[in-house]
Amino acid sequence: MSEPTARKHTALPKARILIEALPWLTRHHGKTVVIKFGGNAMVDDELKAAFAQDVVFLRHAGLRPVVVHGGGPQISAQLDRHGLVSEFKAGLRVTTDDAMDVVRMVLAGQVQRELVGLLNRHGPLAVGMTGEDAHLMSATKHFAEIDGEQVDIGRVGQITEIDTGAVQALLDDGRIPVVSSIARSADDFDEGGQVYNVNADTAAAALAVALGAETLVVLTDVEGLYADWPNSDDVISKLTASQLEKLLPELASGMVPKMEGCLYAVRHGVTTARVLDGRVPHAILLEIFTDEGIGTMVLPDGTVIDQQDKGSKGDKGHQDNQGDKGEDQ
Ligand SMILES: Nc1ncnc2c1ncn2[C@@H]1O[C@H](COP(=O)(O)OP(=O)(O)O)[C@@H](O)[C@H]1O
Ligand SMILES: CC(=O)N[C@@H](CCC(=O)OP(=O)(O)O)C(=O)O
Repeated sequence: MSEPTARKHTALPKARILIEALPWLTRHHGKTVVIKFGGNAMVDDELKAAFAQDVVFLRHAGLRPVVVHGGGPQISAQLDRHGLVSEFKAGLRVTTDDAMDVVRMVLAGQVQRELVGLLNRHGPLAVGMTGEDAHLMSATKHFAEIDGEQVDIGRVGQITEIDTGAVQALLDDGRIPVVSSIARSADDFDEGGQVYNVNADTAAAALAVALGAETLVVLTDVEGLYADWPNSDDVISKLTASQLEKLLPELASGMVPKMEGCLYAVRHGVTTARVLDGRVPHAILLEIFTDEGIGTMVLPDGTVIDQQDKGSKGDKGHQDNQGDKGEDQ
């Protein structure tokens, strides 16, 4: 007689986890979420497989996930094999014509293919594309600004236009678009039909805005935005657009395009931008479907926080940098 009772009790914690997800499922249902998977977060096969499970889970939970992937370390390794050096200026790769061929090959032919394969283990869901496909991303040449000077960094692009038609069609069809951050010049005659290397954080933010996404999630290889990097590992759990804008000049290396992208996103209609630790298995599910806020959340100015706000939980080691009470409703 005691057996059924014992079973009931052991099942309870699992049921609680599902029930905890209920308000978040309701809130995010039907919403578009753009997920940037950074090259540095793609550290091992188990994590990549867990990432794919999370994205497929989002899709089956009724969200509309779009993946934009990076691949900086993978490009650097391939350039090295070709005897080409990797040089970065203002956080962007100096991209010669020879390097551009390698960038395109690695992003579209290697990293994107691998992610599409992992997602499609779960069904015929993922479709890979680059910004070149169906005019998704048009760009013009980008010059890096260093000490007030415009510096030529080769075939690096700045997105000028996004045509979301193909991505929307895929989402409407229940697919998961997987996008490589390569763009083509808008005017083939003037610019010789160049393809450009676009930073993947910048591309993800621009796509999130163009799609009217609710959320931009950026997965990287740190816990979030550190308040005083590299001196301390206090993570800023949440901050407003204005607070982030003030911090931007102090940021370094890969965090610059990431946080600029988050700022651009929340200033142009995306409800929240989150930087998460891609080394934590299932970081996306934890962030989106549980009360356990992780990483850094950027909110638009002047929004109102409710009791469910994850950032306000003040996880150990996290620093609440929120001035006004904001929430992403
Ligand atoms: N304030 C900061 N907080 C966290 N990381 C920072 C900060 N400033 C610089 N970084 C660096 O930025 C890196 C993340 O950017 P990046 O290497 O481009 O990653 P990804 O491949 O995910 O785009 C971190 O590993 C860290 O070395
Ligand atoms: C212009 C520029 O820097 N492009 C990046 C594109 C890949 C990228 O952004 O990858 P992560 O997200 O892994 O850093 C590069 O060539 O490394």
